[in-house]
Amino acid sequence: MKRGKILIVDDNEDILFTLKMLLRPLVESITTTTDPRELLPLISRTHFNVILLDMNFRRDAVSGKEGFQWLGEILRLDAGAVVIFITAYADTEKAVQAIKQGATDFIPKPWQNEKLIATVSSALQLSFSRTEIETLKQQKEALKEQTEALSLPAKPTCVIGESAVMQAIFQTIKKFSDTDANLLLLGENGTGKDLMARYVYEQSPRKNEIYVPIDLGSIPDTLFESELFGYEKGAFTDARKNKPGRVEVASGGTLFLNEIGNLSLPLQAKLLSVIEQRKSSRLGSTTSYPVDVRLICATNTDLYAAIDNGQFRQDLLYRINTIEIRIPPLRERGNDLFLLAEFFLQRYRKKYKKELRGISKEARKMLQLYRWPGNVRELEHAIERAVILSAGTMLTADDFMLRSPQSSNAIPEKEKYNLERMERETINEVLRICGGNITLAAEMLGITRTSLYRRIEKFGL
Ligand SMILES: Nc1ncnc2c1ncn2[C@@H]1O[C@H](COP(=O)(O)OP(=O)(O)OP(=O)(O)O)[C@@H](O)[C@H]1O
Repeated sequence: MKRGKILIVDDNEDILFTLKMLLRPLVESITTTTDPRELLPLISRTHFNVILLDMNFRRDAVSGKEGFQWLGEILRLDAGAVVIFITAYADTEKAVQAIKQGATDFIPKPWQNEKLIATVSSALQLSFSRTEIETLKQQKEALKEQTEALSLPAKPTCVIGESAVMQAIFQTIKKFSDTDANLLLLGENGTGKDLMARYVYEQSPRKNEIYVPIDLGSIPDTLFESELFGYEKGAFTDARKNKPGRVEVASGGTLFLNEIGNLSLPLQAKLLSVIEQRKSSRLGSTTSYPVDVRLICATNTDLYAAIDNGQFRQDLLYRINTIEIRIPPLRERGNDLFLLAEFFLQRYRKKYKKELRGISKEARKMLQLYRWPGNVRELEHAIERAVILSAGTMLTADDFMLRSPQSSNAIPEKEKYNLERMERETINEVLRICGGNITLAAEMLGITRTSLYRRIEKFGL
């Protein structure tokens, strides 16, 4: 596959024509001009991998001064430009001087075709390597940002959960931990999808490679495409330099796409083709780069309903959900509520230097009855606030400022009366109230123990 763009600047039309014919098989495109004043506008719009530049433009000029001046201008605009000088007056002195000033190589006129092709080919390779280095630098930057954000030295991600549903999730993760299978995490806001994605990555064969998270919910629609796939200089008004996309930066590693439900249909089509063909290209370029990423996606939207409404592509869903895990809301995790509450209490007791021993019985009851629409995130904030407000040695019900039961009922209108959801939640709540006693719970629900067991299994409670 032909890659790269060449720009040739020479005042002789015949030379331009011959070079174009000779070099055409090597690259994706060749631009030519006889006027060196067009050089700068051209390179500020497009990234050329190699620039072939005549040394003398004015008739009878032999000093090469003009060439050196243009070389300086080019390098000022793009320090990584790969420039090869062409001149009819080949002498080693000028060649050495050109290279000292930043040119990559030197072609004397008349040239030998094979030699010319070899010189241009290795200049192209040099340009590709510089692009790769640029991508690696960006990867390093991304890693640095993450390291700082997490104030590493990083501890392994700790996902708390001893309930049967969470244990079943850990089992599933263990089963596919030595594969690269794409994973889809579903769950309400704050259930821990982000945390789980990182946990899965840390267990995966790619744990020593880069992890690139991208929150599609926080990027304006107009920037999705350039963020994900990158762009070449000149692809749009603000594209002043080449920029690799997150997909490219994540190559070799793991890409976490949070809020995948926010992706527009045209971008879903593009992502699908990237996954299927395992290659992508930056905006403004037809050159593709190989894509080797393990994809983890997450969303709180019901993708199946979105497919029915024509808002999400079914074929994309089947590509991203090789493994699908639904992270249950906190209210369905039984005693995990208290494990998490203790965990956050430890964290914030230390942070705010409070002599707190635990959570009072009455406060625990209140936490248990609350629906936690914001899930673990809401619990974490509630504990932090309570720690700050507390005056005694135990967190009391008064230290918590939970939302009223009405406002905590964050079930969307269309799901409110869904029988299956109501059944699952009722069973879950009764089990909690009965402290897991099946006989008592079956009695309260008015069903037999066997049918309660059947439902527990069905709902994974
Ligand atoms: N099982 C868990 N153990 C410990 N901490 C947890 C657990 N689940 C969630 N958290 C913490 O709760 C907070 C919210 O979790 P996270 O951001 O992963 O949720 P999310 O589902 O990705 O949310 P959103 O849908 O809003 O993106 C984070 O601070 C996370 O560390």
